[in-house]
Amino acid sequence: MTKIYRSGEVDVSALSGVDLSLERGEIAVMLGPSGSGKSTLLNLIGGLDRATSGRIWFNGTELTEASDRALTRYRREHLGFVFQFYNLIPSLSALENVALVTEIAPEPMAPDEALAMVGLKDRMHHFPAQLSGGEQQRVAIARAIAKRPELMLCDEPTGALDSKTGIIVLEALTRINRDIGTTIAIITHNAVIRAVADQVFTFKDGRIADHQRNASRLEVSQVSW
Ligand SMILES: Nc1ncnc2c1ncn2[C@@H]1O[C@H](COP(=O)(O)OP(=O)(O)OP(=O)(O)O)[C@@H](O)[C@H]1O
Repeated sequence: MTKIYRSGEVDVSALSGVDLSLERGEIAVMLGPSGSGKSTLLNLIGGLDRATSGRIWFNGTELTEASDRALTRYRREHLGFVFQFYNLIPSLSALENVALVTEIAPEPMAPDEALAMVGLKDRMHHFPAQLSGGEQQRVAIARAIAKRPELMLCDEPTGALDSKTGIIVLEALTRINRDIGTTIAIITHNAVIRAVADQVFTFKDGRIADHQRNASRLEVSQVSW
């Protein structure tokens, strides 16, 4: 994949010939300095933006040929997104925030089941302002998993959290991978997270500077933070 952003006279080369494969049921971690192209990559895989050149497939369907309408359906039916900031609706409870998504998904979990998976069943009637940052991020994760996505794309999910809270959020993500087999891609600046991944991609200047496959994965509790 190549992605060039054109703004006025200036061309910014965000990705320059990146070639990778995410395997079903795996966890992939994307590392690299600010501006190295990680978010651009996730946006292309997530059908939120279009590659300048190159081809992308999801389960054998070519996304780079899909219409906008087909990309919307792809995002809705197959993907869950988690961002650094939780994007919860402040006037809705945790349960209602999750239910917003389950109402438009084909075979969703019950919203309270999704909240139970991230350890927040007893907080489901609380509003975002009554929850800590880590709890709000877990609501955002529950919202993403409630539609049983095949792939979760997480852009710095622990970026706004202290390390202890980040660990709890990471545990929620790895539990979902283990329990329902969701493939997960995580962008992070925290290099120790690499130990919980199957594949680790390190980006530099819009390219993959390093790619490693871990022979075995550590549990979040086994990582020294
Ligand atoms: N919409 C855009 N228009 C113009 N340039 C962009 C746009 N989005 C990203 N870029 C540029 O593309 C390059 C890659 O950005 P990207 O956000 O993918 O990096 P990143 O590795 O995710 O960085 P960070 O860790 O800071 O989030 C940067 O030089 C950035 O300024």
